[in-house]
Amino acid sequence: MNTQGDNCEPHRPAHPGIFTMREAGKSDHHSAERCVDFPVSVVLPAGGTGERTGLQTPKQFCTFLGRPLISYTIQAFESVPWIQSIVVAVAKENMDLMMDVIQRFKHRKVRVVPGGSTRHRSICNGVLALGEEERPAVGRPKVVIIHDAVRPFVEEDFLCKIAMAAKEQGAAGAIRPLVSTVIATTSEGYLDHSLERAKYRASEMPQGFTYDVISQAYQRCSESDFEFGTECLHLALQYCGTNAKLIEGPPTLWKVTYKRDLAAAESIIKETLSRSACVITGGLAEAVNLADALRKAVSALDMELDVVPDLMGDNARCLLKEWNFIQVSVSDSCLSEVEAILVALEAENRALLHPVVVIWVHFSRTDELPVSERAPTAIMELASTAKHRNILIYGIQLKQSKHWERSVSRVAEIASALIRERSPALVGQLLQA
Ligand SMILES: Nc1ccn([C@@H]2O[C@H](COP(=O)(O)OP(=O)(O)OP(=O)(O)O)[C@@H](O)[C@H]2O)c(=O)n1
Ligand SMILES: O=C(CO)[C@H](O)[C@H](O)COP(=O)(O)O
Repeated sequence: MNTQGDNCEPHRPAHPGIFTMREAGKSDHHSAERCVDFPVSVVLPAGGTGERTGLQTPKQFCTFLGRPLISYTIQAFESVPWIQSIVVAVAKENMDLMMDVIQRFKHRKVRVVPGGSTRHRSICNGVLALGEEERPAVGRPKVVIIHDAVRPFVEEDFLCKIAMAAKEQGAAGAIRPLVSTVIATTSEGYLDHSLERAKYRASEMPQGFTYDVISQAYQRCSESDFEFGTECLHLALQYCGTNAKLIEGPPTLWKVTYKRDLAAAESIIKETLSRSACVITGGLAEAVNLADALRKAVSALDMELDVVPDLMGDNARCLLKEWNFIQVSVSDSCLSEVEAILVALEAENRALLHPVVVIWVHFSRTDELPVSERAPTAIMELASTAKHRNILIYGIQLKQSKHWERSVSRVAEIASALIRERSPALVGQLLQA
């Protein structure tokens, strides 16, 4: 990430933008596909300057793990099959930056329109663009989902609920319980009155509207709404008489607003990428034993390992769902096994959206040299090349000894730390367990 800050919420994240539930193999995807059988498009307002972060770069373009925040949000929507198109409203001065993001991360469903001087004006531009869709395959949507570009953790299931409720009610929005009590102040800065917290909710995003409701609301609303308004649901109520259905969403819908939120978002993304790894053993008994011991050791670190002899046949599924690979090599084996993983990852274009970690664990018997003399240089060279392709290679050496259990748990701790941190600075290092 290109900024500093403290972490917050240790919440298990929602993850679109990280990987889809379908990829993870535990999708409710088909039921969502069945329930949303009408055209849905999305408007992402991304035209703000992010003044409250205090940074030069607008927060939607701040990068984590080499990828801007807005790309995570776009990916969250793009991976939902029933979403037909996404309009992103971007300030004119950031148009080129946005086009570059679309190209680099191969976003397919996105169209960019100019943002406005306020959030409502940016959203309005997006809604208008949906009415002027030129691509014949993409008709006017039945439902429009509006979502801040700076809320990257939104899941398909929740989008489905919003889209369905919007179709039925005309409008729907995410809410959360209030964290603090809301009070009204006098102009002199004294307490006027406080609201009964249990009666109120924080309005979050996403929100959904039928196209007719949201386009009419924007046609009818006043200059003052455009200038000072903060709530699309309110426009639907005031100008179309539509009472929105409110649905409680998960805490991860929170909006990146301050600098510390950028650090929190990065930590959520890293945490999500670090839940599991695939261990490749080559099938050798010693490597398999070590992999099994590692599997036990990392489970205490809240990580799961899938142990496979190779990445062929059925095992190739690991290439499609895993972000972390551990190659266990025994004795005199060299880095060719790691090279083979790189080739397979490249063939799948796996590292396009997130850096993939590959750890070479080299095990040597008591009577052998730890690794060949050339190994430290070889791994550094391989890692430097792979880094340009968004693959982070690290090495760990392990020697058979009477302290075997202690060494195995050291390997587990180092591997888990490397996977969680994904530090580009440590690539190519051959660490001792
Ligand atoms: N003229 C504007 C202002 C805001 N937004 C977008 O509305 C979302 C939520 O707004 P907010 O968090 O207030 O973003 P900023 O206005 O950028 O932040 P700040 O108020 O700190 O300047 C963001 O995705 C932001 O880019 C927009 O599209 N056009
Ligand atoms: O939650 C929202 C609407 O319900 C918006 O995200 C919020 O209004 C954005 O406002 P601001 O620009 O003041 O952060």
